[in-house]
Amino acid sequence: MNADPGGTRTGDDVAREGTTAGPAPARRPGGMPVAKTPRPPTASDGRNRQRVAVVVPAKDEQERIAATVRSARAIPHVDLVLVVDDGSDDDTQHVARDAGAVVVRHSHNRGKAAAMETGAAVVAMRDADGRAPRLLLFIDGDLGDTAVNTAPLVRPVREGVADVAIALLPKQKGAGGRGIVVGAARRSIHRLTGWSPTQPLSGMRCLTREAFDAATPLARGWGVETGMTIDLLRAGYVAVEVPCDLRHRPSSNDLAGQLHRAGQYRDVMAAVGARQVRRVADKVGRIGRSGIRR
Ligand SMILES: O=c1ccn([C@@H]2O[C@H](COP(=O)(O)OP(=O)(O)O)[C@@H](O)[C@H]2O)c(=O)[nH]1
Ligand SMILES: O=C(O)[C@@H](COP(=O)(O)O)O[C@H]1O[C@H](CO)[C@@H](O)[C@H](O)[C@H]1O
Repeated sequence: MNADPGGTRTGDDVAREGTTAGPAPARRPGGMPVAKTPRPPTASDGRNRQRVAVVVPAKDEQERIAATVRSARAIPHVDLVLVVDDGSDDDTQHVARDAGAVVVRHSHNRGKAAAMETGAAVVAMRDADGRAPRLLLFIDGDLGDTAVNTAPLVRPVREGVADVAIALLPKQKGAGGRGIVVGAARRSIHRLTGWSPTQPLSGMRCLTREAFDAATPLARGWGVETGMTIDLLRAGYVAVEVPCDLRHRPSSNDLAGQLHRAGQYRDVMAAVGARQVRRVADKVGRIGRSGIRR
């Protein structure tokens, strides 16, 4: 297993690099990694015209979604902001539409991962024939005016340095976490891939369509980020963590915050458990196949 726990500078914005559980990623002469996703053909004038779709899974975000959508529309190369209203009880869908988003809605709440899958499917329907599929930039609905600060996630993916770029958030005022879920997710990712991400639960991530497809079906609910990182690295995709100056609504230490963390822990462990079982099954399958050949 290749363990390259990062530290490599891959550009001004890129802080830490995750590599694969298999062979080390290809590198350019300067030492920068090269994404596994093939580069899309450049336009006849040689310019990179690859577009980006922002996908926002949103449940009861009417207070912040308008600011988030307006801010996301200002990210360079973004030509589609899609809000997936995940069965909100409030007016999220109308507020988002009025702010300029394309909105689709789940008739009932299906969880963040399902909203992400719906969003990616709708973007695919709107990708133009004969043009490179849009990059997918997933962001949470509660970023408000800071959503535009996810822009640095686009560059490493658009330039072919990484297949997925994950936001590193600054410390959030009022956050009540003790690092329990974060630590469990980080250790699990490390065990299964050799990489130890700084913020394994960070939901703000830009990735290629190919990488997204390789990571589906997504792990359910709050396990989605942990499962996605494991699946991508094990399939040979390159991940980087990029500092982004974002503010979101952090969970505090109250009962709601602790219940949220309990749900996160449950979903992260379910995602990891499924991947551990898969790894064992793959190993057994490989041993079985080599036995038959002999
Ligand atoms: O069932 C759900 C729960 C949450 N979300 C959205 O997923 C994102 C992340 O949720 P939240 O901010 O509550 O979680 P955190 O990132 O603080 O753990 C937000 O845009 C939510 O509106 C969703 O689409 N469906
Ligand atoms: O709910 C929280 O406070 C933590 C999870 O709880 P722990 O800090 O692991 O006890 O998760 C949040 O904070 C992380 C950053 O530390 C973010 O990456 C997560 O998206 C956010 O849910």
